[in-house]
Amino acid sequence: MAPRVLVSDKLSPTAVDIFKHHGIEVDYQPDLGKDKEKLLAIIDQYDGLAIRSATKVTEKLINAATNLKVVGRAGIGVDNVDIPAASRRGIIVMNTPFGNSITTAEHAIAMIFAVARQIPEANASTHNGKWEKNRFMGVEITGKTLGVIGCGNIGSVVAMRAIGLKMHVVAFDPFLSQQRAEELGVEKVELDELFARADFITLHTPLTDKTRGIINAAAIAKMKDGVRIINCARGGLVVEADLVEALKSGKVAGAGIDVFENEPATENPLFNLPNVVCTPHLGASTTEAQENVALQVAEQMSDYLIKGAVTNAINMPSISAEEAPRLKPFIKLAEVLGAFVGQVTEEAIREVEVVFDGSTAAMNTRALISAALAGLIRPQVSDVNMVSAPIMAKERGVILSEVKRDKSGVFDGYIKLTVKTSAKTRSIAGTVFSDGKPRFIQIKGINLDAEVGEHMLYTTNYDTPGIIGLLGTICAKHGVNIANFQLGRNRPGGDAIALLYLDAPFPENVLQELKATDSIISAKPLHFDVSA
Ligand SMILES: NC(=O)c1ccc[n+]([C@@H]2O[C@H](COP(=O)([O-])OP(=O)(O)OC[C@H]3O[C@@H](n4cnc5c(N)ncnc54)[C@H](O)[C@@H]3O)[C@@H](O)[C@H]2O)c1
Ligand SMILES: O=C(O)CC[C@@H](O)C(=O)O
Repeated sequence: MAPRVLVSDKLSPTAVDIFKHHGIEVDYQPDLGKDKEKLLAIIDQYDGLAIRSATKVTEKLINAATNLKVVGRAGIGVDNVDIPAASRRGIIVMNTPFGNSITTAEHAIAMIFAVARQIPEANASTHNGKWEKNRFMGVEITGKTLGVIGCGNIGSVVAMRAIGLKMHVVAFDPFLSQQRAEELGVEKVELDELFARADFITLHTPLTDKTRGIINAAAIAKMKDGVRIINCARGGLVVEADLVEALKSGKVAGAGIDVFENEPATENPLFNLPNVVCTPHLGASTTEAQENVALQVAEQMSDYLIKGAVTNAINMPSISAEEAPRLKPFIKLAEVLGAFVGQVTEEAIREVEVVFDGSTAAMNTRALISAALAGLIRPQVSDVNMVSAPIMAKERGVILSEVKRDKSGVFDGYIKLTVKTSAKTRSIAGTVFSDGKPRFIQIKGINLDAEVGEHMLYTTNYDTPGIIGLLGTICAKHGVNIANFQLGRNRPGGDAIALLYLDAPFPENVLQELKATDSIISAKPLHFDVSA
């Protein structure tokens, strides 16, 4: 059945065309994002949800979205999506990080001019037939200092445009390197210095616990008298009540505000103050940007739903459309390795080490580790997947390590998973053969070559004569056909294992019969998802 995508915010029709082109059934309901109850009632019908900022993807919505695999945000900020809730449910959240950067930067520059010359108020006054030439005395921006807080995609475009307009730019961004600052032609400064020097301040950070309220009364007190503040990033960055006070006192001479603490902002203390220019979150609203983000989000979501490629996901490592087909069998391998250990482990897992040997070391190891963790956790938590597994492992305090090394054996490459619990250390290695199917090649350090079947039986036993006969006889007695039988041992007479690939599940009630024999130490029926 074709995947189904719901578009619940106003996206360019290009998105709909792209989904259809990829054979995806698409339901375009641009106003649904505002109707929480209706959205909640129908969300379980969809594999994908494409949104802008009006749709709030809350934990409640996510819990109701029983089929949802991907949320695509046509834009940058994903603060309207509960990412931890989506991750716990294994739903990928993607955004389109660059599609509207230039447009938003241009809006910030437009705000700087609008505030410097009070253009909106002068416009309204002139339309009203008043010729208030003396009322609107502006300031030049040439030679003024612009303080850019957050110098990422948008902040750096703003900085470059401002330099072109002959402003001097100082930037505060803890992740801005000195080299990048020099390339951009900005002066990297600490926040207090920016506050002390800037004539205009423009915000371009995400809204995080660190940035929330970054412009508050204390910050404003450190600024120059007559400073002008622009916010085209996120509402919560500015404490609106503090800004209102500062505007009223004249400490702040003007503000350009595109984003608000509560949106849609139909009432706000900033409204109707002199020299406050407000726009209704229009930063990304140009034909070009909306075309870019709609196209990008629809391509990304289609690639994921159809090919398993992951681009610009917030909560999962990227897998390009080109690498997806080559990676897929190794993802399956990593999953079955995890599933093997997960099924034989009953104690809490403390440490997981994943070794990537030879060709596997050059692959997308983050994705492979996520798959191994998903396989490992699934016997305990059935709906875990590659998105939620790393989070669950972290929440459970599992210490994770990764080793990449050159080819060390006969195989071009293999993956070895070692899992430590309070009781013991278990390890298993596997590779993918030319038929694209996973093989177990080592268990507990014992070499073997076992195809992976849906139903298997794993035993540890003494290396004594008659094991094949014993297991064969018991399986035959209970009508279980053996498709493949692999034995291995560390040395003659030492530790031995057997792995049987069965046509049907090994009956649980026969386990006691097996364990009661003198030769079998432990026996565990295993199940693997071998679907492609
Ligand atoms: N108004 C709109 O319509 C609109 C459109 C697009 C983006 N946005 C918003 O603009 C903001 C910037 O987007 P972007 O694409 O440039 O993001 P980005 O991730 O490219 O850049 C953000 C920058 O902020 C920096 N940063 C993080 N924490 C910081 C802190 N405590 N102090 C200073 N800098 C910090 C980061 O290092 C990064 O360089 C986001 O909040 C985004 O949601 C708004
Ligand atoms: O979709 C929009 O109009 C706003 C987008 C913007 O806030 C973003 O974060 O990309």
